[in-house]
Amino acid sequence: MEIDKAIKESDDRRLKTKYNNAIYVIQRALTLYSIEEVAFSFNGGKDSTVLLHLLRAGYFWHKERHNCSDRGLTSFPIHTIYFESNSAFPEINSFTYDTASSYGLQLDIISLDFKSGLENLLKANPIKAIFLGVRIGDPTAVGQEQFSPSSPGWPPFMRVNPILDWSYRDVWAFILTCKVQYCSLYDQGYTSIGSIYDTVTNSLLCINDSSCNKKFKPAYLLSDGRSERAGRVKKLSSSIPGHFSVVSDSSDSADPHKNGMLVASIIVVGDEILFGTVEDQLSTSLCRKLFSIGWSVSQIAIVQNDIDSVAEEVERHKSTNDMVFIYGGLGPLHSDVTSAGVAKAFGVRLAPDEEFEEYLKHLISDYCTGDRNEIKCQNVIILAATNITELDKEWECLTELAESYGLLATMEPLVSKRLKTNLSDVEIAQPLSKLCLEFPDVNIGAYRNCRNGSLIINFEGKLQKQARIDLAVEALCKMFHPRAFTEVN
Ligand SMILES: Cc1cc2nc3c(=O)[nH]c(=O)nc-3n(C[C@H](O)[C@H](O)[C@H](O)COP(=O)(O)O)c2cc1C
Ligand SMILES: Nc1ncnc2c1ncn2[C@@H]1O[C@H](COP(=O)(O)OP(=O)(O)OP(=O)(O)O)[C@@H](O)[C@H]1O
Ligand SMILES: [Mg+2]
Repeated sequence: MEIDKAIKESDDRRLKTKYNNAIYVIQRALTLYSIEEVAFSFNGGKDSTVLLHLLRAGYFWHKERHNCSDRGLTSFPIHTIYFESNSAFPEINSFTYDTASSYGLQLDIISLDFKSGLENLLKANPIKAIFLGVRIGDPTAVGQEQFSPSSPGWPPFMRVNPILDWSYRDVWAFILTCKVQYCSLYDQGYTSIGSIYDTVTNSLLCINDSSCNKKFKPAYLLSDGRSERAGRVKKLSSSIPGHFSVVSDSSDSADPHKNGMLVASIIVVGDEILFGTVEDQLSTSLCRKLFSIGWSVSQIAIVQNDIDSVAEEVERHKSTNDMVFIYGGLGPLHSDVTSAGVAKAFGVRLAPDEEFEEYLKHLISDYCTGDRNEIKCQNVIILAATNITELDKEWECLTELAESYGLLATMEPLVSKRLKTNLSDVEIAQPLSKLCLEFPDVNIGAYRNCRNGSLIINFEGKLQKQARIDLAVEALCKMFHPRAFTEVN
């Protein structure tokens, strides 16, 4: 078995583990179901290409173990189904047909939609289980395990997902290590392939050459697999046929720009803070950092070390804020439940993302404590920092990450001006209210450091609002005598 040999000779330990696990799942399936009862859903995509070779290897080992008569690998006996559609890329079609003939696949071409096609397939064949190249990062993988019955409303069969826990990098490590052929689109800027109507090239692979021609690096050079679906597009609006906007799958949340500002919230987890034995210092520092990049913070919540409390709080925050930061509750005890609480809020199971961890290790190298780093689940970021110094370092990493995603362009710093006054509340209340009405685009607030101390009036807004802030300050000063206010830093 060439594939098996290539993996055994490779020194990629992680790939070996993924390979062995996938082969184990395939062998379990081939033990549970007869060869007539299984099918392979193949569409020429990279994931199903990997699965084809794993199935060939798995079937080979299965035959070896059960002393089956050798039919030779040119006859791959697993019923293979391809849902053909007019909206498929021609390259995908031709790769699928070429591969089918190279490996002797019994290709059943279905020209119906998935559900009706599967219904007919199950009526005409004794099929009970279908192998799919679904991976954990796919939107359709949510809630799936390696063996998952088809969803309610779908014809009844077992979905078998041998590469569910494989990452984008694992898929390419396999393809390159085993030197198997893959569809040419993956050398032309595509990283995940749907239909011609919803798939464009992934701009993260684009290299602009001197003649302004667009050139692309091959898909295996995409540095961060989490952007695999960046070339999957969504219809902007049904009223503009043919127009698409590129959106990531996780960006379906509510309006991200409230008053032109991005809004974050902070959840602190820890019984110790609620007992009063430990003081939370991180939230103030985090607010300051967010403020410095132009974000506003909507709220800070402190919750108990309890999965449901964390999950409920995350659920409340994630839909109303652009970003939610959560920390605390990450220790070694059973009571440290932050990650489990976040997973529960998203209805997903906890699965370690070794690739992301490696990437972070690479970014933070010396500062890496080894076992725990920040984890992101859609718009919720779990921070591992336990003190201000660690938070500073983690923040540096996060901004580096944001920069690599081109997000820093949206990070516009806020500016502020503060005036100190000994005017009484009675004197200043009305003029300040009037000022707020005149300058709705500037955040105006007031506070005291002690009950009898001076009043500090704070004016803040985006950098582009500097002139408006100055105008508001000037307007307030004009309402009183010249020395009523002094500016403070
Ligand atoms: C063989 C097969 C079985 C499927 N079974 C289910 C299912 O049980 N439940 C479901 O919601 N979708 C099912 N689907 C649809 C897929 O989840 C998904 O919509 C499809 O593969 C398109 O994925 P894409 O958007 O990444 O291109 C199935 C698809 C295939 C090919
Ligand atoms: N038209 C289809 N015909 C048969 N199987 C399909 C079809 N579309 C999807 N599948 C099944 O669903 C799996 C997941 O599809 P998905 O698009 O995520 O992966 P892929 O096509 O293999 O790779 P890529 O993510 O690069 O597009 C496929 O591996 C295949 O098993
Ligand atoms: Mg695909």
